[in-house]
Amino acid sequence: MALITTKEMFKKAYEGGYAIGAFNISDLEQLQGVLRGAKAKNSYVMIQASMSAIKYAGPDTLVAMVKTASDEIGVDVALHLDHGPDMEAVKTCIDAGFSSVMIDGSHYDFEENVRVTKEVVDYAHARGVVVEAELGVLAGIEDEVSSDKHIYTQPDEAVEFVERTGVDSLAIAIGTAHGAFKFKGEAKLRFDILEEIQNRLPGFPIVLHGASAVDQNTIAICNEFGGDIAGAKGIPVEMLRKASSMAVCKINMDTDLRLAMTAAIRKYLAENPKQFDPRKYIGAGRDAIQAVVENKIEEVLGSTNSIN
Ligand SMILES: O=C(CO)COP(=O)(O)O
Ligand SMILES: O=C[C@H](O)COP(=O)(O)O
Ligand SMILES: [Zn+2]
Ligand SMILES: [Zn+2]
Repeated sequence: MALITTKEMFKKAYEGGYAIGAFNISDLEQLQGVLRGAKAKNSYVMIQASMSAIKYAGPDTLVAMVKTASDEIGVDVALHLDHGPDMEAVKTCIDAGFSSVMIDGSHYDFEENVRVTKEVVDYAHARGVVVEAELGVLAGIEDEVSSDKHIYTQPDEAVEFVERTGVDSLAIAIGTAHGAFKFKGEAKLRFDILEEIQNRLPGFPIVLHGASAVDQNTIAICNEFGGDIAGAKGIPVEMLRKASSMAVCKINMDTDLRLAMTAAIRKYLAENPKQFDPRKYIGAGRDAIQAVVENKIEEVLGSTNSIN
């Protein structure tokens, strides 16, 4: 088993009309939950870490942990830097052994985004690492990048951006948002923009960030066992399925895993007040993450049996 790039998995996903789940982790049990879910469904997945997750775990610890768990569980996986802010972050991750990086220049103007992305692509490709970039701005708080409104990706700009940078995949803004509070009213995604980009960049892998569904039953369990999460709302599953069947080859989910782990741990501790072995309650969180990942693979991404 080894850390792999996204080249083959995205090609198969594009051709097969499904998407690969990219799940954020920052600790061992989240990692094991995701990889066990992938193994159970014989599916490709990506493990991704934000800058704050990398600071939390340590870049070398993360790489060693992902490699070892991939070996032990028996599933190949890509390890990806999520929302890399600059060249320094990218270099740290590539030098540590990540197989994929994101450079998020979406908060720059177009020309500067092209410039920083191209610089990263040159560095990464020379080392056999693939690169994701971002064009357009998602609503909500991003890691070290914040925005309070959507700026949808312009298809013309997407075409020019991909041609000039040589990037391997592109995250676009069509109405998704990071975090647990995505919509106040009706959920709306601009599938017309996705369709135009797909038509003008045939075969090119598109990435959807901010794609957690925010399961209301999970929120209810959090709140029943001492949590206080009100008004959370995610992307409807049908919309994610539709995106997976189109040019979207990678779907990012972090919030859904956080909610599932929190609900399971809150429930376990409330129901087992005498228990103080962390393996018991964190283990309940790990099982909950595995269940969510299996459900996403089966019901949202369509990537079951993508590994042959
Ligand atoms: O896009 C993400 C990480 O890059 C995560 O999105 P969610 O907050 O919707 O899980
Ligand atoms: O896109 C953002 C991710 O959900 C990462 O969040 P984080 O910076 O809290 O790890
Ligand atoms: Zn961004
Ligand atoms: Zn994101």
